[in-house]
Amino acid sequence: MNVFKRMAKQEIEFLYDLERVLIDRKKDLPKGSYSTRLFKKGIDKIAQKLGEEAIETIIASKNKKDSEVIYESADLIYHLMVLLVERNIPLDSVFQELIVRSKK
Ligand SMILES: N=c1c2ncn([C@@H]3O[C@H](COP(=O)(O)OP(=O)(O)OP(=O)(O)O)[C@@H](O)[C@H]3O)c2ncn1[C@@H]1O[C@H](COP(=O)(O)O)[C@@H](O)[C@H]1O
Repeated sequence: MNVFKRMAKQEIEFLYDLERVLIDRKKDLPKGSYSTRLFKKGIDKIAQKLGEEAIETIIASKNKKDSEVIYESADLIYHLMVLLVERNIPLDSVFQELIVRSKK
């Protein structure tokens, strides 16, 4: 396995850690947590936030600064993760779908 593949593996691992944190937030609803706020508001608010972050990513992509695209993409991925957890859809299912597509 080359060094980039090893790094990518660590980063994917991080997404699974975030998924576990979000599942806990949804269950425990700790005070002071932004994710708690979203889970308490429910799917409409979560979907709305995902849409906003998608638009912000699109706007950032029109600018020259890569840092803005990276920042907005991170917001987008986080809100997508919250939406998946709200719907009880494991991250694994999304990766499996991508793997199936890669074999076509
Ligand atoms: N990765 C993230 C993450 N990315 C973005 N955000 C939040 O997403 C929000 C996006 O900013 P906006 O201005 O669009 O939203 P806002 O004005 O704060 O909120 P709204 O009133 O619009 O709903 C910010 O408040 C960010 O803090 C995140 N909040 C939490 N996480 C991770 O989620 C985990 C749990 O965090 P908590 O739930 O805060 O404990 C931790 O590992 C965090 O690192």
